[in-house]
Amino acid sequence: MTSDKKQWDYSQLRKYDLNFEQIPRVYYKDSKIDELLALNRPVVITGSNIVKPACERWNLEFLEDHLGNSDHTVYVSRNHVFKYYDEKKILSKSNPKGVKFKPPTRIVEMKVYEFMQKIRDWRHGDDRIYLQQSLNASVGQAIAEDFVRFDWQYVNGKQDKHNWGPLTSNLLFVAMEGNVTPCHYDEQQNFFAQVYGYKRCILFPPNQFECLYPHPIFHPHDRQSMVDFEKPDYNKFPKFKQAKGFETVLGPGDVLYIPIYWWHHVESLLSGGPTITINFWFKGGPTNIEYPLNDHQKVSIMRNIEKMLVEVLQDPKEVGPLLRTMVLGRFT
Ligand SMILES: CCC[C@@H](CC(=O)O)C(=O)C(=O)O
Ligand SMILES: [Zn+2]
Repeated sequence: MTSDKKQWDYSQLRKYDLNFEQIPRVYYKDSKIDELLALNRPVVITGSNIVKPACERWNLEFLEDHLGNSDHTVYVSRNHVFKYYDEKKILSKSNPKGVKFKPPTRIVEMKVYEFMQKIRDWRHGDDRIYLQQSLNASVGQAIAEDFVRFDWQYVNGKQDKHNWGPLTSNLLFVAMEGNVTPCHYDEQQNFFAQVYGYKRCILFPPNQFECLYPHPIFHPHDRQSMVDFEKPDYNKFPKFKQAKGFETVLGPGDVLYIPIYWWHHVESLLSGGPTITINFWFKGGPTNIEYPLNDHQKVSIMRNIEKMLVEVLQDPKEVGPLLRTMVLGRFT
């Protein structure tokens, strides 16, 4: 569990031209947790036993010994950025509606000992790697035993109380220090549980959609921000200047609630060593329509309109002109 004494310093955080408020840290038994979950507001849940069995003994050696001998999904990047892309949206013979696109990372299936060896042998300038693998039946017995002993009563209690949908997956993340997952949103509720090492998370609410400029839906980088936080292009993305973020640094035992549709950027601290995280992704629950609609419902509506327009116009380049014709001077 994170002790009160800070185990990191600000020199380990990458510098961005952004201001941040702190995400509240609340003890897991405090009723404030449910107040924030009910409002779809982020909160760091502290002192819980959600992944305590993992915090007690998972490190890279333990994972090497017990993650099992099946292949694991590892992303490889020429730099420290691991920007997600949907392979199904890349132009191919089987997908003529796809987009011409050069993937920024490649996916390699490798055994856990290969992954760990590459981590140990890594030298400055080498490709970086990031293991991102669903925790499934292929894991070794020790991992399975720990997984069963997570505080599922607490997790399922929150899922039920806040009408989340079914748990879709628990992904295991093993990152190198300095790895970055750039800003994006997911259409799932997320308990993001830090097991080993320290991760900095920067979040933005769904209503900052216009400051974060997501790629078009048909693009492989759908749901990912087009803004490069390290070198923002303020000519192309002028409203990024107005983005107001929330941030926190997670240590072992901390669980960050990342609300559905909230933007998040995640980095393993510089010179902080490797990190291990487990997420709990839940489908969003049934949304009762109450007016005024909340922000993430509006994002969902925008997504549906964009999908329909691309479908019906066929040419994505016609979406902008049609929307401008429809809106300018009439709804603005
Ligand atoms: C592929 C997902 C990566 C993860 C962030 C990170 O730990 O690098 C995240 O974005 C999430 O759990 O939603
Ligand atoms: Zn995410």
